[in-house]
Amino acid sequence: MNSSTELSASADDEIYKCLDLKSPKSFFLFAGAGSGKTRTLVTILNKFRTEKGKELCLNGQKIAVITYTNAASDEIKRRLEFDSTFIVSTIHSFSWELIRPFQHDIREWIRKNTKTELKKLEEEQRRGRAGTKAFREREEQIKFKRNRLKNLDNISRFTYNPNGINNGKEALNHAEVIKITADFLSLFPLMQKILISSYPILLIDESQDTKKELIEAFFKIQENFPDKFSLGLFGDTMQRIYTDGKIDLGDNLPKDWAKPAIITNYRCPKRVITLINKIRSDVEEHEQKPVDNAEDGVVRLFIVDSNNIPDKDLIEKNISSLMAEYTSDSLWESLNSNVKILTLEHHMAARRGGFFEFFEPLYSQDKLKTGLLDGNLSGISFLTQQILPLVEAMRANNEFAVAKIMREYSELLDEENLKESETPIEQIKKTGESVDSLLKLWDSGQEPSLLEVLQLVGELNIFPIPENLIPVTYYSPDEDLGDDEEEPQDKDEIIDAWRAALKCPFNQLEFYTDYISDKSAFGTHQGVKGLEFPRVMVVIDDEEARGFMFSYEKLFGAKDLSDTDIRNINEGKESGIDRTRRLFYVTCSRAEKSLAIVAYTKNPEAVKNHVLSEEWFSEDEVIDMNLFLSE
Ligand SMILES: Nc1ncnc2c1ncn2[C@@H]1O[C@H](COP(=O)(O)OP(=O)(O)OP(=O)(O)O)[C@@H](O)[C@H]1O
Repeated sequence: MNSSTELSASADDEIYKCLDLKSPKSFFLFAGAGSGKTRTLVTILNKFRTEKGKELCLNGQKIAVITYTNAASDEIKRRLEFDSTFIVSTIHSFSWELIRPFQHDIREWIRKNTKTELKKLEEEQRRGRAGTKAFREREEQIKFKRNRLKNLDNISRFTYNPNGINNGKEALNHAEVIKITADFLSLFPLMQKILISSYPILLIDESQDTKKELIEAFFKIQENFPDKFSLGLFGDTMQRIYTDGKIDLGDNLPKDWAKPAIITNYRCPKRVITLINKIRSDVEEHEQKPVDNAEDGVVRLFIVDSNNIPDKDLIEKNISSLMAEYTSDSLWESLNSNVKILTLEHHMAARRGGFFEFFEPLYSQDKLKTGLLDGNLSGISFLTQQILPLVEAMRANNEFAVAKIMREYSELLDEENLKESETPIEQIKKTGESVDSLLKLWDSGQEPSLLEVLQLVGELNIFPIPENLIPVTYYSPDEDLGDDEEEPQDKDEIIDAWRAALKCPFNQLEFYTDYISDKSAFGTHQGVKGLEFPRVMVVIDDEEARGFMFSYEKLFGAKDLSDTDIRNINEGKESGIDRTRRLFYVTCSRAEKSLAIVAYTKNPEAVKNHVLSEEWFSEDEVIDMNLFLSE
């Protein structure tokens, strides 16, 4: 056993001792990036299962583990061999399972909460200016809330889907489920007793980003029942990147809590560890050490002057070649397959990944954003699960796959239709001809638009077109749609967005599908939390990101702090710089071998001076790309 493994083993032991059913203890694990928090969690739980699982089971109890994403929950369940000693779920699923039996209390909570919100909105509306967008939106909200109150007593059961869209008058939304759970846990002693008697041990992964209302409720329960309930927090406060986590988590912990720490970083090479230690050192003391046999690793900062409207694709290509040279790792050359490219916003990945024309019109509609990113947007699954696989199978001449998709989704080969048909053989033949006609769109190397493909799919009856895409697929914007009642404003905007998106070349659908299923080379700074990659390129470009939550220009000293930043800093509150620093820590700490940071900036000199004076990089690690490009 080497010295670093011994250190993490002692944290494992300390945590394991807390999971004592007769004398439970709570704990907060202090551990930075790449320190194996998930491995620690799984190791101690597997040990618990072997040694004390039976006892827990005889008491009719389980250990609850809360994860940040469904993917993390599936991974942990798998590593615990789906053992029933544990209930592993996301905070939304866990909360819903706790509150769903209390239908009457949910109704009364909704009634009280809706009345309060309605009162606030009506007050704002009285003061608001008629005709503005905000006024119209409030009007809609008021109408919705009044209706909700009117219908409340007709609802027999509230419903909720933790993983999807919650429509319909019985449905609770995600934020409501969290608030209701936090309120019930804080206010109802019965609810607290149910929690601790069902789950005497509750462990939370990524606790820094777990909803603060709930974390606070769990803290309160732990305080009320210190000898009956163990709350265990895994996570890293430096990696808090969402706004709903508890800001001061880890500070002022109760005296009787255990505070184990892991200082080994098992993921990153030495140079990356010194960089992330430096980034972190401005905020807190937590210096990580590499494993004994860690590689040296390579880090470079490439500064690009964004005043000169740079050709970013070319620059990033050049940077990947330079990295291949600096690292002697030729895989850097194949930027789009062997390097993980992290952009701040999805539209930046869409532009670099070749699916911008499809993505941008839909992404600019607030109502479509979430569904577009998780692939559940109405119309999207039709494109990604029916159209794209059919086209791919056709183009690969895979008749078996074509037949499978057609049998599954096409009315032409629907078993009932075939049975009823007088000429089933003829119908199968016609189906084959339809598929061949569709394939002709790609004749002589052309790339049809997504709209052309959909129109032909509809004309040939290959698949039924989903209802929301019918107006987009069959009518051009100038066509008279008849004198039906006028559609609400937002509906037109959504149809227009789809119209614009479907004009893109078909292959953009492929690139988009790869992106949302995490198969592409691109990811966002926030989306790669918890992941790791051998070669990482972090693209920093505030101007292109168009966001307001993060400012790398300020973090890198290229832009002055605003009055609000200064006020926040003076008052000890969180500033945009703090948020950006943590995000920078997350992105840099994903690298297993080498790391390139590409900073587009309005003030290259200031960035260089700043990073050198902060000792984040040495002089020879900072590359002025403009000097390079003008050579
Ligand atoms: N004790 C260990 N010995 C060897 N390798 C380890 C050990 N613990 C973790 N690792 C490896 O180190 C890497 C980082 O582990 P993991 O992703 O669990 O860290 P983490 O603390 O969750 O990181 P982050 O917070 O940065 O996402 C993984 O590749 C993991 O397999």
